[in-house]
Amino acid sequence: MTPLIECTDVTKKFGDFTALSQLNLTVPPSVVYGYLGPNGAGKSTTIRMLMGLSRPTSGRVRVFGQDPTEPEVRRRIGYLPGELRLDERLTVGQTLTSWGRLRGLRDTAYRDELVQRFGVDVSRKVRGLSTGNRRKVGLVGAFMARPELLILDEPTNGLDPLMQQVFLTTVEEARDNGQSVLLSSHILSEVERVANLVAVLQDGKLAASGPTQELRRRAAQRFHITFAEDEDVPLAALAALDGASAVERRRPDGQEVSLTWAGSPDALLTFLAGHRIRTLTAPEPDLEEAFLEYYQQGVPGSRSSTAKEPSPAADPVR
Ligand SMILES: Nc1ncnc2c1ncn2[C@@H]1O[C@H](COP(=O)(O)OP(=O)(O)OP(=O)(O)O)[C@@H](O)[C@H]1O
Repeated sequence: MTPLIECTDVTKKFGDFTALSQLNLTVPPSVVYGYLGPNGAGKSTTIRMLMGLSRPTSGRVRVFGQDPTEPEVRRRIGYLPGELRLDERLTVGQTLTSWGRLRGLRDTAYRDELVQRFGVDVSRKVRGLSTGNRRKVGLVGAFMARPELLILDEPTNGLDPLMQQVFLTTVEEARDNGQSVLLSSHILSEVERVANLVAVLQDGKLAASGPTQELRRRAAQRFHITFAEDEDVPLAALAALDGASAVERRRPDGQEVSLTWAGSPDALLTFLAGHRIRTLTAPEPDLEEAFLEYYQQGVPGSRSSTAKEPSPAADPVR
């Protein structure tokens, strides 16, 4: 089956600055694809190329197997730009009607349902709408024609938590209906619930990509270990283990240590078997924390393995 989106070795330069480097990305049908990265990573640059609004410096971008500058490709996509420009003179209703006309929208029942769901007031003038309300109008416009592909640049920007939930439910519905959604965000937890696939972009390069569950499994794991009262806490030895990072004693004289572990925990468990421990807990890895490793360190586990004693002046309970 032809992928809906295919980027092959895509590089985008602005003068001497490389905004995207050798990007490879494939979005199959009926998925939600989370396109993640911190500010300035290159997400909007990618999206603008997918919409045919800019061209790659090198490499190939295909949407529905075609060049995205083809007008026919554009018509098949529901697009929410990062910065939505609206005609300030129109009402919200007139705006949606004019978009609908452009798309040849006949069945307006779903549009009306979305208007209700997002709490959009169609009688209001666009001028004077808040950022969040503009975003909601843009979302109704993107979803209303049930396009095969939705490309949404930072869709949850400015939405309150309730509207974020409404948005995520609408995304899930679209996927269940066989549509695909590519959505960019710099907040992983927003995307995690709905995304089947995620890609993490950092400084214009893919730091990680794959099924969300798999990335979760690969994510660095935090462990909390409490050693027995009369056991010397082997802080330096723990920090020296290959895979350990951010090794911290929770209290200056306490027996509790926490650390981040990358990869299979076999070696950690073997090490701990030689010590007397009271408790070992491993909270569900927080993907956000794991991706921060990508953002900050490049690859999980690459963080330097130094042991940290808490400063005696610091609040001992963290
Ligand atoms: N037209 C342009 N000319 C020069 N540099 C640009 C241009 N567009 C983007 N850039 C630069 O390319 C980099 C990537 O920008 P981009 O907008 O794609 O990031 P982003 O991941 O979407 O970030 P954000 O979450 O802040 O929107 C940034 O350093 C930005 O300053």
